Amino acid sequence: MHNPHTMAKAQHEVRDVLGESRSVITNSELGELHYMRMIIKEALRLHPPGPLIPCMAREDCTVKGYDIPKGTNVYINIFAISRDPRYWINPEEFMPERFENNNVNYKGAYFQFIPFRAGRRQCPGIQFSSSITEMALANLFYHFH
Ligand code: HEM
Repeated sequence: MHNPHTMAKAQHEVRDVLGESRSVITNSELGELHYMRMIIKEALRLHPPGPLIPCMAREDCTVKGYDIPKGTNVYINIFAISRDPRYWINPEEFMPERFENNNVNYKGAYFQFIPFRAGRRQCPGIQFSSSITEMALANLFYHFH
């Protein structure tokens, strides 16, 4: 709603792909909604629901030259990572198009974008939450202005 141009583009996409006069949109029809997926990524980048992830070092270790003794509390600052100008152009701007023509996704292989964390303790709800978000948003874009 803060980005009317983005909203209009997403509405066109969902209405083009799904046609006229539909009552409900189902999960199996979401695959073609590429722009909507970019919007979801961009929202997760700027507003990660879990911005700070607390962890504790299980053993003495060194990370980027910093000695971290066993038992130290450390935080993964997902919020800061996803707005880091070293990895993102105009990081404070809402720009879903930044995900166009690249493979950057939130499945844990791109460390600049980890709203669901990465590695062994990554969120097991990724697929579930993605489906629900896509379904809700597609229905809203389709039926409302
Ligand atoms: C947009 C939606 C969601 C986001 C951004 C998200 C993000 C995360 C993050 C960052 C973690 C790691 C937390 C940590 O290490 O302390 C996590 C863990 C977890 N999430 Fe999600 N989550 C989402 C939705 C869901 C849903 C829908 C479910 C279940 C249906 C779920 C279940 C879990 C569970 C069980 C863990 C703990 C995994 C573990 O510690 O091994 N999440 N989530």
